Amino acid sequence: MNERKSSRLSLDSVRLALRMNERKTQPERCSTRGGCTVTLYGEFLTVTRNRKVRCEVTLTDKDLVVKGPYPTPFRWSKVVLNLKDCIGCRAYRGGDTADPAAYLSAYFYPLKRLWMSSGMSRQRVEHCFGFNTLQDPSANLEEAEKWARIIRERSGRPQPHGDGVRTNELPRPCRMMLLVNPQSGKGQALSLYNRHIQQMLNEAGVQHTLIITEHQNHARELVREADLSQWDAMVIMSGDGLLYEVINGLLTRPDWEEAVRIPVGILPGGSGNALAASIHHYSGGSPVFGEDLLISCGFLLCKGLVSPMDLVSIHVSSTPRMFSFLSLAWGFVADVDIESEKYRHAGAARFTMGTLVRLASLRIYKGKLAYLPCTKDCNSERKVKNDPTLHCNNQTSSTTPPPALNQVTDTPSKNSFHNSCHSNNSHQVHRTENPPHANATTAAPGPPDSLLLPLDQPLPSDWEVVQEEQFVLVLAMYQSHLGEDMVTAPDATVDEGVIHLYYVRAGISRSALLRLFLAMEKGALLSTNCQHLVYTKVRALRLEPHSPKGIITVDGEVVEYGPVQAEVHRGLARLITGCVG
Ligand SMILES: Nc1ncnc2c1ncn2[C@@H]1O[C@H](COP(=O)(O)OP(=O)(O)OP(=O)(O)O)[C@@H](O)[C@H]1O
Repeated sequence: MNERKSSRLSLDSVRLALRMNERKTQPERCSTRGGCTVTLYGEFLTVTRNRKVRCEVTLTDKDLVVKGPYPTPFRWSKVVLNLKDCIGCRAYRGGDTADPAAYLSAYFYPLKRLWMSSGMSRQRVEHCFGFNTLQDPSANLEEAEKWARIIRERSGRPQPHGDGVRTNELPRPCRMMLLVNPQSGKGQALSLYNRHIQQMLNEAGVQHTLIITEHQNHARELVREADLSQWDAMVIMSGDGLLYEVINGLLTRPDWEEAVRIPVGILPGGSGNALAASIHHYSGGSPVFGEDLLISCGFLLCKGLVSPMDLVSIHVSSTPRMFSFLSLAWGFVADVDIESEKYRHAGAARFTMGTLVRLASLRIYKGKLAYLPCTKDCNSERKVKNDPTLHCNNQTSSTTPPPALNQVTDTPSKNSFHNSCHSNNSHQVHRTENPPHANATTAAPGPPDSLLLPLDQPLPSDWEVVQEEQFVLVLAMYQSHLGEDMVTAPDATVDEGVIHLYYVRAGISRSALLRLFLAMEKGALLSTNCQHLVYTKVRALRLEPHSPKGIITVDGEVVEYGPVQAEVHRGLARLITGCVG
C-alpha cells in the first residue's frame, strides 16, 4: 500500500522525532490475529511528510504490520510488509552519544508493478523505527536487537518444497568471494555493484570480498589456487563467461569432488546474462531486464538458498574436457553470439542486431548429429512435465518414429558415425560391451562420463542418429534462458539431468526463422509448430560438423571447431538460486 511514503523515513528524522516524544513497547507476547501469530507489538516514533508521528508496529510470523500514523489525519493507515520480501534488519545506536535511543532498520524489496507494463520488479524500501522508552541506552538497544533478531529469523529463508528437491542454505555469516569483471557487458559491472549490490549485501549481513578480475582466465586461476576452507560461496558479477571460468577452475582442481560442492552464484553484469535470467525465471518472477534483473538476482542471492545444478561435460578432439552449465551451440545461434561482439556497446540489443545481420545472409551447416534420448530415469526423482520428445515436425528422421515416453530405443545399424555397424543390442548389453569414455576421464579431474565413447569411436547402439545432415542451427540447452529475453526452454529446471536439444533443419525461410526468435522472447518456441524445428530431451549428444568452417560455443565461449560430444551430470554443482526450481 503506502510503502513509498514510509520509505521516506530517514534515520535523522526519526532521531529528531524521538527526542521530542515518547514511545511505548509491550513485552513479547503471542496471540493469534487473522491466522498469524503475533510475537511482538510496540508503538514507535517515525516520520512521514516531515512530521513526527507515532505508529503501531506488530510483528507476526509472516508480516511486519505498521499502523498509523497518529495523530491523524494522514492517508495511510496500515502497511503490511511481507517478511518474505525482507533481506535484512539491524539494530544500532545513533551517532549522538547524548541520545539514549536505539534504532531498528529493516530492508524490504517488495514486488511492484512496472510502469506501463503488467510485469513486476523488486524495489527497495527501508523502514526505520526508534526505541527510546528508557533512559538507559543499552536497554533500548537490547529491545531493538530483540526485534531485529526475530525479524531476521522470520524473513530468513524461503522454505524448500517438500517434494524431495535437494536444497540447503548458505551459512550465516557467509564468507563470499565476489568476482567482478569490469569489462563485461557495457563495462558497467563495477558501477552497478557500487550502486546496488554492495548495499544489498551489507543490508543482508553478507560478508564479501570484492575481487576485480584483471584479465582473461584470472577468475579461473584464482579459483584453482584458492584455499576453499576460507570461503562459503563464490559469486561472479559479469556475463556467463566468468562463471564458466569459475566452474572449470573448480573442476580442474585435484580436490574437484569437494571443490565443486562450493555454492556458486551469478549477478548479471554482461549483455547476455542467460543464467541470471534463468535463476529469476525459476523463482517465479515475471520477465525483467537490466537493473531490475540485477536487483532480483541480488535479492535471491541475499536469501541464500542453494540448489544442485546440472553440469554438462564437453569433449572436443584436442583440448581437455570442459564443463558447461548453460549451452552448446553450433550454427546460427553461435554465429550471432560471437559475431555480435562488435555491437557490445549496445548491451542486450547486440543479439537482435546480430540476428538481423545473420538472417540477411543465412547459412547452412553440414554435419551429423546423434543423441542418447531421455528415458524415465532422467527424471526419476522428479515428475516429467512433458513428453521427453516433442518433434514439431513429428519426426526425428525420415525413417524412424520418435521414441515413446520412458522407452529405451533400440535402433540397429543407423547409429553409424564413421560407417560402423552396430548389432541390435539392448541398452544394457551394449553398455557391457562398450565401457565408458575412459580416454577422456581417467587422467583429468572430474567425474567419469559413463555414456560417452571416445570421439574417434563409433556411437553406442542405443543412440539416435538424426537423418538430416543440413542444419541452420543446433542448440543444446540446460537452463531455461539463452539470454535475458530469450526463453528457450521455459520448462527447464536447474537440476533435472536433461539436455534440451533443438535443431533447425535447412530449408527454413528467413521469415519462419525470425518468427522462431520472436516466439522465443515469449517462451513459445514450440508453439510455433515450425516444420523445421525439432526438439527432444537427451542425456548425451555428439555433433560432427562437416562444413569446413564454423563456430561452436560452450556457454557463449568459442571452443575448438570440429567433432564435439556432451553428457549431462545431474546436480554436480551447487547454485545459489534463492528459491527451489
Ligand atoms: N579485466 C578483464 N579484462 C578483459 N577481459 C576480462 C577481464 N576480466 C575477465 N575477463 C574475461 O572477459 C570474458 C567475458 O566474460 P563474460 O561472458 O562474463 O562477460 P561478457 O562477455 O561481457 O558477457 P556476455 O557474454 O553476456 O556479453 C571472460 O572470458 C573473462 O575471462
